[in-house]
Amino acid sequence: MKKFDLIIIGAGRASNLAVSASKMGKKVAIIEKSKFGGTCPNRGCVPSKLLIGYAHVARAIKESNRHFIDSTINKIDVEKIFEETNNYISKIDPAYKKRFNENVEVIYGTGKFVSNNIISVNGEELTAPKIVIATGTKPIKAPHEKAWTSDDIFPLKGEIPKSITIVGSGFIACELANFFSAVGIETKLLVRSQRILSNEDSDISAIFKEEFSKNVDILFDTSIDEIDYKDKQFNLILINKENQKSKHSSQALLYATGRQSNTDSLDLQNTDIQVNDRGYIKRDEFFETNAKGVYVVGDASGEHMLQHAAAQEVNHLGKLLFENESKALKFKYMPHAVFTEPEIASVGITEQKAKELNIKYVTSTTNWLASAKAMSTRLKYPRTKFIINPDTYEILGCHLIGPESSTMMHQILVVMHLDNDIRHLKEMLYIHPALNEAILPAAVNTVKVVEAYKKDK
Ligand SMILES: Cc1cc2nc3c(=O)[nH]c(=O)nc-3n(C[C@H](O)[C@H](O)[C@H](O)COP(=O)(O)OP(=O)(O)OC[C@H]3O[C@@H](n4cnc5c(N)ncnc54)[C@H](O)[C@@H]3O)c2cc1C
Ligand SMILES: NC(=O)c1ccc[n+]([C@@H]2O[C@H](COP(=O)([O-])OP(=O)(O)OC[C@H]3O[C@@H](n4cnc5c(N)ncnc54)[C@H](O)[C@@H]3O)[C@@H](O)[C@H]2O)c1
Repeated sequence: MKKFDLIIIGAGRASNLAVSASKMGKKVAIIEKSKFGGTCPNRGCVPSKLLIGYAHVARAIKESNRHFIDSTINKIDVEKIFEETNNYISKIDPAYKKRFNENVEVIYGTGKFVSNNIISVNGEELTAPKIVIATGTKPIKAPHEKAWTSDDIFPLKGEIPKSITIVGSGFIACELANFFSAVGIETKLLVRSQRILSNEDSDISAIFKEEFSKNVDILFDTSIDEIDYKDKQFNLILINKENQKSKHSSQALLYATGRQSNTDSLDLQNTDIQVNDRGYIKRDEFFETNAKGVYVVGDASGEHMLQHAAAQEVNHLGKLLFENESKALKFKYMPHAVFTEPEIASVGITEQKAKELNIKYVTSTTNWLASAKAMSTRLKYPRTKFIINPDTYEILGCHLIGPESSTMMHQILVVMHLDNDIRHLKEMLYIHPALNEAILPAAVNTVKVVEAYKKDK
């Protein structure tokens, strides 16, 4: 049996751990069943955001009338867009492997547990005192063999469809519907309820729904009743809440109805490792599973499902295992963004969550029109919503909708990271008239609301 200091199963973010441990002279085996780099650079965050860049330019041209500019798009070379994206993806696996030194054994194959500390891969057995599971997630399977999930478009093989139906209403469905519709592919988004991006604060998702519907053809309260695929086309029977049926056809059908754990590939029944009711691996605050010396990080734990969370966990686990770190990683906040048009960024709790938790809070929602840069976009919908603990001025949640929300949010994250008090955002100096200046009136209003609340008490 081959002996290592560390075995890593899944070479997404955990590739970084192989790099850092091997630099310290540790003997590492890293096992990957697909491509090194994992979901984010191969079929997730990065390629999907590369597509958003094209969508953004196309939309700016289409909407130039808002700035009294009459323009038309002569041609969008969608083939070139996918060629460039596929080209980017093709470089990831070799680039990741180049980062490893001679202490790392790179193994392509599916890692499976034989016992708590023995892994079998390609018929060979390996052991190490430390084993890290970083096996991420996979898309929930589409119900028709010809239908796609996001994995089928990164890289896109074969013909580019002229029309697409997308099922779902989460991050992936919205980001991809935004792209396909912007570049001129006839797109229909099917949402099974009235709500889209339903995990966002409901005030924000309501604005999103109104604005996004102007750009993307969406059918709410609608699902697919029957799927027939013939002559390179999906012929669908759709059904709505009133049980009314209608026909719809498109060349492609994409399901973005969520992701699921990859743990079924690990033979965990041979170990003491336990999974929760959604199939994700249970762990303690030091990332250790029920099997001593076996750790789980990133999406495989089912906790955050975001690249920046996986990256920090992997980094911290490296410190716990090979440096003298003894403290558990505690995320003070977990931000995310939806890279659509409109763009959303969010951190902390929503107002719905605050109600559910029955905690003391105040809110204020402010438009961005006090910023000249924001005004220059000629958009009226952008908003900042704060949810604050009125006793401490602590930011419990902040939700932005508007251009560059993901960038703007970092200013709030810095305050939350250092000394979480909304008054810093009121007192700090802003560059006039930068887009961030839109945060200033939002902070001023919020502090007023907090002070009025205190006075009333
Ligand atoms: C379309 C899309 C867009 C996204 N956009 C964003 C975004 O904008 N921002 C953001 O923060 N997050 C985004 N995410 C989420 C992000 O990609 C994940 O949170 C991140 O990749 C998690 O990293 P990980 O290392 O835990 O898992 P992964 O990157 O999924 O890596 C797990 C690896 O393990 C391998 N594996 C699984 N089982 C085995 C086994 N038994 N043996 C060997 N190998 C195995 C897999 O092949 C995979 O390579 C997006 C995801 C998708 C799908
Ligand atoms: N910008 C980002 O950070 C980003 C972008 C993409 C993905 N991600 C990550 O990837 C994960 C997966 O994204 P996702 O969009 O697939 O999942 P999701 O869980 O965010 O959304 C899935 C959506 O599909 C709907 N749905 C489920 N079953 C359905 C059905 N049978 N018919 C119709 N609708 C159905 C759900 O109501 C939900 O709205 C996210 O949790 C996120 O962490 C992040």
